Amino acid sequence: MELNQVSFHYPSHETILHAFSARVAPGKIISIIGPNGAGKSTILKLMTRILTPSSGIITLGGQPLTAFSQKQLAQKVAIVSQQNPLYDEMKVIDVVKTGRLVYHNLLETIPDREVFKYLALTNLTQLAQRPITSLSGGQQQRVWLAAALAQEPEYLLLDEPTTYLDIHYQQDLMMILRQLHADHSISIILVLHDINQAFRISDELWMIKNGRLVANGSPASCYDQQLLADVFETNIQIISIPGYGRYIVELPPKEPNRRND
Ligand SMILES: Nc1ncnc2c1ncn2[C@@H]1O[C@H](COP(=O)(O)OP(=O)(O)OP(=O)(O)O)[C@@H](O)[C@H]1O
Repeated sequence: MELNQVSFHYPSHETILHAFSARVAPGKIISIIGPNGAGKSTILKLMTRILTPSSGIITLGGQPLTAFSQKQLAQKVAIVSQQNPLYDEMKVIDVVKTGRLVYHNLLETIPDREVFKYLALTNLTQLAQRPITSLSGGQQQRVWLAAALAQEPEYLLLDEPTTYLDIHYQQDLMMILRQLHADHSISIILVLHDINQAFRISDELWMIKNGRLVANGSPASCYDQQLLADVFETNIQIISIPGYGRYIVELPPKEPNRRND
């Protein structure tokens, strides 16, 4: 997928994304990082055609996104957003089946066995018959991931997928993503606020500020204290922990007369 000089603004609003160009090489894990309001979610919405560029073009396999029908596009690109629809009393298994609707016409005709592997992959088998509304925020997040996986996309877009997850399940999710990537060479594009997680899981980082790509490249090339401090407008230190590698630490402003230093 390629974004070529893509700009975006809402009608009668100022420009949110400025001539953004980047390429998602097949089978890569890419994280988009940057401060609140930088335009990260907007990029994901443009990549799934939820939004349309004001100028510039997005192509998939050389074809403009506009050349695909909604169903064709959904077979290639799936998104798990921050806001997901809530189907009141719908059972978890049926919500996951909604992802299969890109290959079927009716939910009722989709056999249960078609979604077993996605339930298992996201550790939801035991919860399959529960109404989705009875699940915790983190469990619901996994249901949306399972539904997106059921689309069997080539590109999986995840907007802050770890927000509701405890530390343990955050690590589980990262393992699921690595496994998907290794087994199916699926391309994964993540918006992550945890920059250490982004640096650890990604092949490539896109650093966004004020709707502009300020840096991109391998995590190794982005361990740049000054660059990170400029992007996030905060005091950043990069520390090394023997056996674990480098960690990015955001330091609060120095407190005068602080004890125990
Ligand atoms: N419907 C809308 N109408 C007008 N402006 C909008 C709308 N949705 C988002 N914006 C603005 O677009 C800009 C980019 O928003 P976006 O959600 O892409 O940022 P983000 O980098 O994902 O932020 P966050 O980290 O806070 O989720 C923000 O300034 C936001 O206020």
